[in-house]
Amino acid sequence: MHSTDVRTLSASASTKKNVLYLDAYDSFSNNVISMLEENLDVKVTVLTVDSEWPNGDMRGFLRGFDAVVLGPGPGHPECASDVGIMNDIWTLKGEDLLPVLGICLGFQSLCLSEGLEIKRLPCPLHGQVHRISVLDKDIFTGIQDFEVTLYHSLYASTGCETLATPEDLDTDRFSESGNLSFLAWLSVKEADSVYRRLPMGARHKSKPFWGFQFHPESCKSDGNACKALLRKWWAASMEFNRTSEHVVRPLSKDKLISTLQIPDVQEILSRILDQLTAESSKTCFHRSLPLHGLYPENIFELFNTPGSPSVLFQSNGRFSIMSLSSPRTWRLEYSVPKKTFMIEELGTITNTTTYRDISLETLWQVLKHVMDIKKVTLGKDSIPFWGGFLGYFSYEMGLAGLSHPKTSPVVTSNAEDSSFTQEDETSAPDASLLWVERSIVIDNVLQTISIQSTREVDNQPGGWLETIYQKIEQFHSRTSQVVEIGHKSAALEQYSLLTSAERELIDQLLQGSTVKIPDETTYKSQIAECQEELKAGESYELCLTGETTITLPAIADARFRKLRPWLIYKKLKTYNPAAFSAYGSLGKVKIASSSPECFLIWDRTSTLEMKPMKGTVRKSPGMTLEKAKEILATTKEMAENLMIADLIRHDLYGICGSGNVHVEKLLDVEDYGRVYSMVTHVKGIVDRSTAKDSKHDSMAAYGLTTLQRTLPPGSMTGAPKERSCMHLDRIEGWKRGIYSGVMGYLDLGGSGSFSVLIRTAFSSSDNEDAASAPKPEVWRLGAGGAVTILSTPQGEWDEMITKLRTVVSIFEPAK
Ligand SMILES: C=C(O[C@@H]1C=C(C(=O)O)C=C[C@H]1O)C(=O)O
Ligand SMILES: NC(=O)CC[C@H](N)C(=O)O
Repeated sequence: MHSTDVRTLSASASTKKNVLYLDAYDSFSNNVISMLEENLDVKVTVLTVDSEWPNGDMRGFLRGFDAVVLGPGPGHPECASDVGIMNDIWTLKGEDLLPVLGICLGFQSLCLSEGLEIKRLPCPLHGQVHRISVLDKDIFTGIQDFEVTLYHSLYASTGCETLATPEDLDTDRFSESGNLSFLAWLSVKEADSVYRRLPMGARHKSKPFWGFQFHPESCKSDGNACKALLRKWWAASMEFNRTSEHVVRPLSKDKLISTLQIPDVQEILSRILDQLTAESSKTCFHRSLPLHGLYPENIFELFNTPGSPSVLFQSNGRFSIMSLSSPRTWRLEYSVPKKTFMIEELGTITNTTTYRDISLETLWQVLKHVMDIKKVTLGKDSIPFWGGFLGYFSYEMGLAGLSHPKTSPVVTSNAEDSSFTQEDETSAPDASLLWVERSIVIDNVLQTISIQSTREVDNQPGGWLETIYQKIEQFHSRTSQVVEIGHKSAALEQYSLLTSAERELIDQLLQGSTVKIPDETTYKSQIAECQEELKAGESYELCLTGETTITLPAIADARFRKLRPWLIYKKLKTYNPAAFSAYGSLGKVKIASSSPECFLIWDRTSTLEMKPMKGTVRKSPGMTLEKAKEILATTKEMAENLMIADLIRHDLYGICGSGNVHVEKLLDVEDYGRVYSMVTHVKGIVDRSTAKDSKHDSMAAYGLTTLQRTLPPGSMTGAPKERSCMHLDRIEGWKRGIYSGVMGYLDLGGSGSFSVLIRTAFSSSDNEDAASAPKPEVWRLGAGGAVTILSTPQGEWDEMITKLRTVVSIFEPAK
């Protein structure tokens, strides 16, 4: 059992009515809460289903509320740990009775408590939109049949649900069972002349209990009908309270606020603030010049020696952001299994300090403090990065931040062997960030180069900014001189992304590499395992992935060994350009990424944006955007994306609060180079005036809190996120590491941008140990896709291979 942790989504306390929401760890809970707060004049208080009743006194606690909503969730209503304290609600009687609305799992729990059998559907309905038939009764009075989104594998059996003709469905012949009256139905055709009639809405005949099997909060449910229905439920509930003995006495606020443990971050913070970042000022000094057709990579090569700690990150197809070293450059790493926080100073002598037994919460607190205290207030407005951190967070970092990291009841069988706890020498750190005071940002749209530094001395006449400016100008004039004296093609060749000499070199350096892709039979059996969990109601969608390893030959010459990862990146960028191409060299980790997927972008004032991608079509010969749209307009593909769209809305509502999240684009098909993908675009606005923790009300802190609460990316897990992660961890049995994590920047001006690390290869082979002979270098890359109940083993295998091919082909020498 969890100790009581009560939270609220809306920040404003007032005379509003109070609703208690019992959260069964669904990834749509915040959507339900926002729907309640946006449409009824209520304030919602949340209690997770595995909580104890505050002070062990349910009756006393419930007296503080006008109504209770039991949310949706994974699992089965018969499983005590899935529904937890929902079960207690059905024991209420007499003056303790208060209005209750059960949604999906909550509805099934109501039906179960009234003696109905909960059965499995022959084919679960996840993310599917259907029109339900409603009776003109009770809270459905005056409401016409309407479309709703469904997310269920189980249903409440009325004992007479199989029918021969659909006509039977429209009668209200079967509208009662024991104490329940059924108010809405869905007929699903199962075979010729076999229809199943599923109850979609019910109310208790003598108690103020209602329930919906559908999800009124989904962005594809008929919003107007669902709002009208909700208001009718609320009116009926208030009428009940007016005439009943249930007296609401609002709880004192103090009782609700659990104490936040502030970890001891002082030692690490003073090291960072007093020493490592002491020379970074509040201004980002800059110089700009035109790009003149150069590639960002050409400029990166001018200032970064191969293998030195550096990052090049292209954000959203527009800005290429690169780190440049400075006298006080340093970087940090955090390891989840080891609980270590490492700081490495990168001056002339590398100096490393490791802090042990550091919690994940401490890492986030340190980052928020550093970003706040070192905030930069002046810089070139059009440039989204003025300095700060560049780097990544792993998938396991996200797993460790979930509510039940590895101790969830669903993974008791092999929790100890969970891949999440494994650690070996090829493991990459879970967070790796490079502190960047000096940077170059290229605006690929305006075709400008901005040289930037937060170090005041760099701005002096003849200082670093001028020196770099001149070097780029000289580089420009070298390029254009060659062009003028008539060797145009040679010049362009020299400064193209991958020169022919480099092409030859990388081919040589890749000779003899071996590739090990996932085993087809195993992968297909994993798809079947995923579908078993979907049928059991444990998940609505599982993003299954497999690992491919590429072993590259050992290279004796250190120069070439250090150059190879960069050439791999350049080759990847050449053949697979993507909106979030990225290169990273951070300690032993090298990353070459061609991610098309935006995870999270936030600006310096108030906007957070997420763009989950789901649904992929290969650009085979003859494939067009129009055809891809047709292919992706199927129930299967739209359901896949919709589930993640609703999950992302929930994630953003958790940060922005009710009324502040909007779907800008739903299920849009776009061109992503080698594939067409379906994307959804969700925006949230934060209201900084209501920040609960006034110490951290900056956009940087909001962005970091959003990362902290929304990792790992929902598009890489499935929904509900937490339960899906637990099953994937068991089924996949490998540590995803950097794949499925996120990469990007934390800007000292307040903004941030992170991509989802897909179509990405990385290596954490430590190859720089001078004492030992050079070893082969292992690169890892993952690929996968969302498994739903409508997936086929062959279809999913093909999709995984299509995605894998976009990156693995880079490692194959030309001949
Ligand atoms: C799992 C991958 O991609 C994820 C799954 C997608 C899908 O199921 O269509 C699309 C983009 C990503 O969110 C991958 O590329 O390896
Ligand atoms: N969305 C839900 O609440 C799902 C309830 C239950 N786990 C089912 O699959 O039927």
